[in-house]
Amino acid sequence: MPPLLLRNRELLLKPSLYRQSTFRFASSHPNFSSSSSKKKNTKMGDRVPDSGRPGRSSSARGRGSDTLDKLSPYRDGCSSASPTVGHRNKSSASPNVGHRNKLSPYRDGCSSASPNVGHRNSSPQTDGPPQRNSSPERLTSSHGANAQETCLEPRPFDICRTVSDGVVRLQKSLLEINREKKREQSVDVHVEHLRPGMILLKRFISYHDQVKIVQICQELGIGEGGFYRPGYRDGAKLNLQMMCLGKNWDPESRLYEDRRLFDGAIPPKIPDEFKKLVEKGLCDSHDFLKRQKKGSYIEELPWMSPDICIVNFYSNSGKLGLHQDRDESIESRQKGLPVVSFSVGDSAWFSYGDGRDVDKAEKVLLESGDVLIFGGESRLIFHGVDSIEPKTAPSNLVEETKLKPGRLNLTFRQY
Ligand SMILES: O=C(O)CCC(=O)C(=O)O
Ligand SMILES: [Fe+2]
Repeated sequence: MPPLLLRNRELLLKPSLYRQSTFRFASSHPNFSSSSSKKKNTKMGDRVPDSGRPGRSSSARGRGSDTLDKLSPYRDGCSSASPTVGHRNKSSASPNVGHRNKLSPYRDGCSSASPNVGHRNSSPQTDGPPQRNSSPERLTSSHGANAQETCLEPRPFDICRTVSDGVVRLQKSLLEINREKKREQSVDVHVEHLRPGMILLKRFISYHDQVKIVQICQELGIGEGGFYRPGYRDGAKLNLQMMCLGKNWDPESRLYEDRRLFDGAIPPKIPDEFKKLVEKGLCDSHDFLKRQKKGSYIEELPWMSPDICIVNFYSNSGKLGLHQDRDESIESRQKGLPVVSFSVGDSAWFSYGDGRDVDKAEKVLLESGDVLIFGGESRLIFHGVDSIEPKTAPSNLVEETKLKPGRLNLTFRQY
């Protein structure tokens, strides 16, 4: 391990004096309050294998003020005249076509060229990688000696419900509607300083921006390079659906690459709107740290410009084992360039600590609209998602976007 990393790890072992230090952005009147969303050392349940996954101004302060209003064409190869989803999937000119059928061990579902007979029967909706077709299609494939197989081509994973899901929703009470309206309009961003280099911006992403995030991720997720259920080298599957933006992270090789190995898809670009929100989160965190006057804010939390975003969708049984995010470049890790994480949908219990010991990990509840940042000497903390709290997503968000039960998480990094 390089000496600097060792030093970081040693520093991580210092007791945190920072936990009670919170700060509220209420328009321009900051005040202090204590953390309420955190509990300690609850034992974690069964985990998926550790992934080893990597393991400016104060006027911008306050709630993310609907930064995502203007949707831009966010995918490579989209002409300015045709930013629509419909065009994105017309892949006749796509360089990916030739690669699409090279299946990886972690690809479930069928393809006409599929050599993976063993995986064929997994649920296409939950396990399959995205395909170009939006509806399932019967395919006949030949696997080995005279084996003739017919199966359904997996549909791309859609984080939102379709009408045919047939979910009947009950009428909301007036009280519920008013509470939600209040929540939507709230500008009560609240900052928690969890430990050196680790900041939680509660309720940072406005309701409007949360809706946009879901909509954009839904569109990207059903297109080329969209959601699939990844697995590790040993064949174990992650308990989530994943899509990468900017660069592809491969859990098997633990490398970042320009194309996805199993289907050759080029990851969509990170939408500029997402980058703006990341920038704003870092600015507001710096403003907070400046007010603390505990040392150099830029040393505690270095600046970063994301070129990678890993989008995870956890169903209610989803989880992610304790791991470090350390597959980014050595420079990025040594400089402590932060990971910035957005949470949307159902809440999650997030664990973090200095080692792999789940019992010693701290726990914090990440709710819809929260932004968690860990950089500097916290860059290499062990962290993971213990559990998802069902039915905790804002019901107006679920209603408006048709987001499926579960949690959307976006982690931004600089390679
Ligand atoms: O879902 C989360 O909050 C954490 C995700 C994460 O750690 C990762 O994608 O590396
Ligand atoms: Fe991570």
